[in-house]
Amino acid sequence: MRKVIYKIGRIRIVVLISVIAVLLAVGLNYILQQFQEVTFSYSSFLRAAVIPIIVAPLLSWYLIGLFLRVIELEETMSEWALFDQLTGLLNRRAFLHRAEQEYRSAKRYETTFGVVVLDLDYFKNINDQHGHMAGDAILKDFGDLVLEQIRQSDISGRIGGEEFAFILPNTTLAQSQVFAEKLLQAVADRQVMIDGQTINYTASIGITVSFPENDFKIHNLIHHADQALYKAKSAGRNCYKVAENLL
Ligand SMILES: Nc1nc2c(ncn2[C@@H]2O[C@H](COP(=O)(O)OP(=O)(O)OP(=O)(O)O)[C@@H](O)[C@H]2O)c(=O)[nH]1
Repeated sequence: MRKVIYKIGRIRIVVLISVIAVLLAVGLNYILQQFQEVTFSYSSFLRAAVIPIIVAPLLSWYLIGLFLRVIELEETMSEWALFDQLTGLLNRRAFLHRAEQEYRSAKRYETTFGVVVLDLDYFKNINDQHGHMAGDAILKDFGDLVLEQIRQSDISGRIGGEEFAFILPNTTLAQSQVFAEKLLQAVADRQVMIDGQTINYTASIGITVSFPENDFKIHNLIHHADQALYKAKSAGRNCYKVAENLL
Protein backbone atom coordinates (compact mmCIF):
# COMPACT_ATOMS: atom_id res chain seq x y z
CA MET A 1 0.00 0.00 0.00
CA ARG A 2 2.86 2.36 0.94
CA LYS A 3 4.55 1.58 -2.38
CA VAL A 4 1.31 2.37 -4.23
CA ILE A 5 1.06 5.73 -2.42
CA TYR A 6 4.69 6.61 -3.26
CA LYS A 7 4.24 5.46 -6.86
CA ILE A 8 1.12 7.51 -7.51
CA GLY A 9 2.29 10.43 -5.36
CA ARG A 10 0.66 11.90 -2.25
CA ILE A 11 -0.44 15.09 -4.04
CA ARG A 12 -2.12 13.18 -6.89
CA ILE A 13 -4.00 10.97 -4.41
CA VAL A 14 -5.15 14.03 -2.45
CA VAL A 15 -6.35 15.69 -5.69
CA LEU A 16 -8.14 12.48 -6.72
CA ILE A 17 -9.87 12.09 -3.33
CA SER A 18 -10.86 15.77 -3.37
CA VAL A 19 -12.35 15.50 -6.89
CA ILE A 20 -14.28 12.39 -5.86
CA ALA A 21 -15.52 14.15 -2.69
CA VAL A 22 -16.69 17.19 -4.67
CA LEU A 23 -18.42 15.02 -7.29
CA LEU A 24 -20.15 13.01 -4.55
CA ALA A 25 -21.30 16.17 -2.76
CA VAL A 26 -22.59 17.72 -5.96
CA GLY A 27 -24.23 14.44 -7.06
CA LEU A 28 -25.92 14.05 -3.70
CA ASN A 29 -27.10 17.63 -3.87
CA TYR A 30 -28.58 16.96 -7.34
CA ILE A 31 -30.42 13.86 -6.12
CA LEU A 32 -31.77 15.76 -3.11
CA GLN A 33 -32.95 18.57 -5.36
CA GLN A 34 -34.80 15.97 -7.49
CA PHE A 35 -36.45 14.39 -4.44
CA GLN A 36 -37.45 17.66 -2.86
CA GLU A 37 -38.70 18.84 -6.25
CA VAL A 38 -37.11 22.26 -5.74
CA THR A 39 -36.16 24.46 -8.64
CA PHE A 40 -32.80 23.52 -10.13
CA SER A 41 -30.15 25.90 -8.73
CA TYR A 42 -26.45 26.29 -9.63
CA SER A 43 -25.76 28.30 -6.46
CA SER A 44 -26.92 25.32 -4.39
CA PHE A 45 -24.41 23.15 -6.34
CA LEU A 46 -21.65 25.61 -5.56
CA ARG A 47 -22.57 25.67 -1.88
CA ALA A 48 -22.52 21.83 -1.78
CA ALA A 49 -19.04 21.81 -3.35
CA VAL A 50 -17.43 24.40 -1.02
CA ILE A 51 -17.09 22.19 2.08
CA PRO A 52 -15.50 19.18 0.30
CA ILE A 53 -13.17 21.51 -1.64
CA ILE A 54 -11.79 22.81 1.68
CA VAL A 55 -12.09 19.74 3.91
CA ALA A 56 -11.22 16.86 1.54
CA PRO A 57 -7.65 17.97 0.63
CA LEU A 58 -6.74 18.86 4.24
CA LEU A 59 -8.25 15.72 5.74
CA SER A 60 -6.89 13.33 3.09
CA TRP A 61 -3.38 14.91 3.29
CA TYR A 62 -3.42 14.43 7.07
CA LEU A 63 -4.81 10.87 6.95
CA ILE A 64 -2.35 9.71 4.27
CA GLY A 65 0.53 11.15 6.33
CA LEU A 66 -0.76 9.35 9.41
CA PHE A 67 -1.11 6.10 7.48
CA LEU A 68 2.48 6.35 6.14
CA ARG A 69 3.80 7.04 9.64
CA VAL A 70 1.97 4.01 11.09
CA ILE A 71 3.37 1.75 8.33
CA GLU A 72 6.88 3.15 8.95
CA LEU A 73 6.60 2.47 12.69
CA GLU A 74 5.32 -1.03 12.03
CA GLU A 75 8.30 -1.73 9.75
CA THR A 76 10.75 -0.38 12.34
CA MET A 77 9.17 -2.55 15.03
CA SER A 78 9.33 -5.71 12.94
CA GLU A 79 12.99 -4.89 12.18
CA TRP A 80 13.67 -4.51 15.91
CA ALA A 81 12.13 -7.91 16.47
CA LEU A 82 14.66 -9.51 14.10
CA PHE A 83 17.85 -7.49 14.39
CA ASP A 84 20.27 -6.74 17.18
CA GLN A 85 20.27 -2.95 17.60
CA LEU A 86 23.99 -2.60 18.28
CA THR A 87 25.51 -4.74 15.53
CA GLY A 88 22.73 -4.79 12.92
CA LEU A 89 23.02 -8.59 12.75
CA LEU A 90 20.16 -11.02 13.39
CA ASN A 91 19.36 -11.42 17.07
CA ARG A 92 19.56 -14.84 18.71
CA ARG A 93 15.93 -15.76 18.12
CA ALA A 94 15.90 -14.69 14.47
CA PHE A 95 19.26 -16.37 13.86
CA LEU A 96 18.04 -19.69 15.28
CA HIS A 97 14.91 -19.43 13.16
CA ARG A 98 16.94 -18.86 9.97
CA ALA A 99 19.37 -21.62 10.98
CA GLU A 100 16.45 -24.01 11.43
CA GLN A 101 15.21 -23.14 7.94
CA GLU A 102 18.67 -23.82 6.49
CA TYR A 103 18.80 -27.10 8.40
CA ARG A 104 15.50 -28.22 6.86
CA SER A 105 16.53 -27.14 3.38
CA ALA A 106 19.90 -28.92 3.70
CA LYS A 107 18.12 -32.08 4.85
CA ARG A 108 15.68 -31.87 1.95
CA TYR A 109 18.37 -31.28 -0.71
CA GLU A 110 21.02 -33.39 1.04
CA THR A 111 23.62 -30.65 1.25
CA THR A 112 26.31 -29.89 3.81
CA PHE A 113 26.50 -26.62 5.73
CA GLY A 114 29.04 -25.09 8.08
CA VAL A 115 28.24 -23.88 11.60
CA VAL A 116 30.71 -21.35 12.98
CA VAL A 117 30.59 -19.84 16.46
CA LEU A 118 32.82 -16.85 17.24
CA ASP A 119 33.56 -15.15 20.54
CA LEU A 120 35.57 -11.94 20.94
CA ASP A 121 38.68 -12.43 23.07
CA TYR A 122 39.26 -10.82 26.48
CA PHE A 123 36.18 -8.71 26.02
CA LYS A 124 35.82 -8.18 29.75
CA ASN A 125 39.29 -6.56 29.75
CA ILE A 126 38.24 -4.18 26.96
CA ASN A 127 35.20 -3.13 28.99
CA ASP A 128 37.23 -2.82 32.18
CA GLN A 129 40.12 -0.88 30.63
CA HIS A 130 38.31 1.35 28.17
CA GLY A 131 34.72 1.41 29.44
CA HIS A 132 31.44 -0.13 28.35
CA MET A 133 31.07 2.38 25.48
CA ALA A 134 34.36 1.15 24.03
CA GLY A 135 33.07 -2.43 24.34
CA ASP A 136 29.94 -1.41 22.47
CA ALA A 137 32.04 0.31 19.78
CA ILE A 138 34.00 -2.91 19.25
CA LEU A 139 30.80 -4.94 18.99
CA LYS A 140 29.46 -2.45 16.46
CA ASP A 141 32.73 -2.56 14.52
CA PHE A 142 32.52 -6.34 14.37
CA GLY A 143 28.92 -6.08 13.14
CA ASP A 144 30.09 -3.68 10.39
CA LEU A 145 32.85 -6.08 9.40
CA VAL A 146 30.38 -8.95 9.09
CA LEU A 147 27.87 -6.88 7.12
CA GLU A 148 30.61 -5.62 4.78
CA GLN A 149 32.52 -8.82 4.20
CA ILE A 150 30.29 -11.83 4.64
CA ARG A 151 28.26 -13.27 1.77
CA GLN A 152 24.59 -12.36 1.65
CA SER A 153 23.76 -16.06 1.41
CA ASP A 154 25.44 -16.76 4.78
CA ILE A 155 23.41 -16.33 7.94
CA SER A 156 25.03 -14.21 10.67
CA GLY A 157 23.71 -13.44 14.13
CA ARG A 158 24.63 -12.16 17.57
CA ILE A 159 23.70 -15.06 19.81
CA GLY A 160 25.09 -13.70 23.10
CA GLY A 161 26.89 -10.69 24.60
CA GLU A 162 30.11 -11.03 22.57
CA GLU A 163 29.25 -14.32 20.90
CA PHE A 164 28.28 -14.58 17.25
CA ALA A 165 27.28 -17.46 14.99
CA PHE A 166 27.26 -18.11 11.26
CA ILE A 167 25.55 -20.69 9.11
CA LEU A 168 27.33 -21.25 5.80
CA PRO A 169 24.97 -22.97 3.35
CA ASN A 170 26.46 -25.48 0.90
CA THR A 171 29.82 -25.36 2.60
CA THR A 172 32.26 -28.19 3.41
CA LEU A 173 34.53 -28.43 6.43
CA ALA A 174 37.56 -27.28 4.40
CA GLN A 175 35.61 -24.26 3.11
CA SER A 176 34.40 -23.45 6.63
CA GLN A 177 38.01 -23.49 7.80
CA VAL A 178 38.98 -21.03 5.05
CA PHE A 179 36.03 -18.85 6.14
CA ALA A 180 37.27 -18.95 9.75
CA GLU A 181 40.86 -18.12 8.78
CA LYS A 182 39.75 -15.15 6.71
CA LEU A 183 37.42 -13.91 9.43
CA LEU A 184 40.11 -14.15 12.11
CA GLN A 185 42.50 -12.21 9.88
CA ALA A 186 39.86 -9.57 9.09
CA VAL A 187 39.12 -9.13 12.82
CA ALA A 188 42.84 -8.87 13.70
CA ASP A 189 43.26 -6.18 10.99
CA ARG A 190 40.50 -3.99 12.46
CA GLN A 191 41.40 -0.83 14.32
CA VAL A 192 38.82 1.00 16.38
CA MET A 193 39.53 4.58 17.46
CA ILE A 194 38.21 5.35 20.92
CA ASP A 195 39.08 8.66 22.62
CA GLY A 196 42.05 9.10 20.31
CA GLN A 197 43.32 5.62 21.15
CA THR A 198 43.50 2.77 18.64
CA ILE A 199 42.13 -0.50 19.93
CA ASN A 200 42.72 -3.85 18.25
CA TYR A 201 40.79 -6.96 19.08
CA THR A 202 40.81 -10.65 18.21
CA ALA A 203 38.36 -13.52 18.24
CA SER A 204 38.25 -17.28 18.72
CA ILE A 205 36.20 -19.63 16.57
CA GLY A 206 34.66 -23.08 16.82
CA ILE A 207 33.53 -24.93 13.71
CA THR A 208 31.31 -27.85 12.96
CA VAL A 209 29.62 -29.08 9.80
CA SER A 210 26.21 -30.60 9.27
CA PHE A 211 26.27 -33.60 6.93
CA PRO A 212 23.03 -34.91 5.43
CA GLU A 213 23.67 -38.39 6.88
CA ASN A 214 24.02 -37.04 10.47
CA ASP A 215 20.95 -36.24 12.47
CA PHE A 216 22.24 -33.43 14.66
CA LYS A 217 19.68 -30.72 15.23
CA ILE A 218 20.66 -27.03 15.14
CA HIS A 219 21.06 -26.75 18.92
CA ASN A 220 23.35 -29.86 18.88
CA LEU A 221 25.43 -28.34 16.07
CA ILE A 222 25.80 -25.03 17.90
CA HIS A 223 26.74 -26.94 21.04
CA HIS A 224 29.46 -28.86 19.12
CA ALA A 225 30.77 -25.60 17.61
CA ASP A 226 30.70 -24.05 21.11
CA GLN A 227 32.81 -26.88 22.51
CA ALA A 228 35.32 -26.36 19.68
CA LEU A 229 35.29 -22.63 20.47
CA TYR A 230 36.30 -23.32 24.06
CA LYS A 231 39.14 -25.49 22.76
CA ALA A 232 40.27 -22.49 20.70
CA LYS A 233 40.11 -20.31 23.84
CA SER A 234 42.19 -22.86 25.77
CA ALA A 235 44.67 -23.04 22.89
CA GLY A 236 45.50 -19.36 23.41
CA ARG A 237 42.68 -17.57 21.49
CA ASN A 238 42.85 -15.81 18.09
CA CYS A 239 42.52 -19.21 16.39
CA TYR A 240 39.86 -21.70 15.30
CA LYS A 241 39.23 -25.31 16.27
CA VAL A 242 37.05 -27.98 14.67
CA ALA A 243 34.46 -29.96 16.63
CA GLU A 244 35.77 -33.17 18.17
CA ASN A 245 33.33 -35.48 16.37
CA LEU A 246 34.68 -34.36 12.96
CA LEU A 247 38.32 -35.13 13.72
N1 LIG B 1 30.17 -3.32 26.18
C1 LIG B 1 29.45 -4.44 26.19
N2 LIG B 1 29.88 -5.50 26.89
C2 LIG B 1 29.16 -6.62 26.87
C3 LIG B 1 27.96 -6.72 26.15
N3 LIG B 1 27.47 -7.97 26.31
C4 LIG B 1 28.34 -8.63 27.13
N4 LIG B 1 29.37 -7.84 27.46
C5 LIG B 1 30.52 -8.14 28.32
O1 LIG B 1 31.37 -9.10 27.71
C6 LIG B 1 32.20 -9.65 28.75
C7 LIG B 1 32.40 -11.10 28.47
O2 LIG B 1 33.36 -11.53 29.37
P1 LIG B 1 33.82 -13.04 29.49
O3 LIG B 1 32.66 -13.96 29.21
O4 LIG B 1 34.54 -13.20 30.79
O5 LIG B 1 34.79 -13.29 28.28
P2 LIG B 1 36.09 -12.53 27.78
O6 LIG B 1 36.54 -11.48 28.72
O7 LIG B 1 35.82 -12.12 26.36
O8 LIG B 1 37.15 -13.69 27.81
P3 LIG B 1 37.32 -14.86 26.77
O9 LIG B 1 35.99 -15.05 26.07
O10 LIG B 1 37.68 -16.03 27.60
O11 LIG B 1 38.39 -14.44 25.84
C8 LIG B 1 31.51 -9.35 30.06
O12 LIG B 1 32.25 -8.40 30.76
C9 LIG B 1 30.15 -8.76 29.64
O13 LIG B 1 29.72 -7.76 30.54
C10 LIG B 1 27.50 -5.56 25.44
O14 LIG B 1 26.47 -5.54 24.77
N5 LIG B 1 28.28 -4.44 25.48
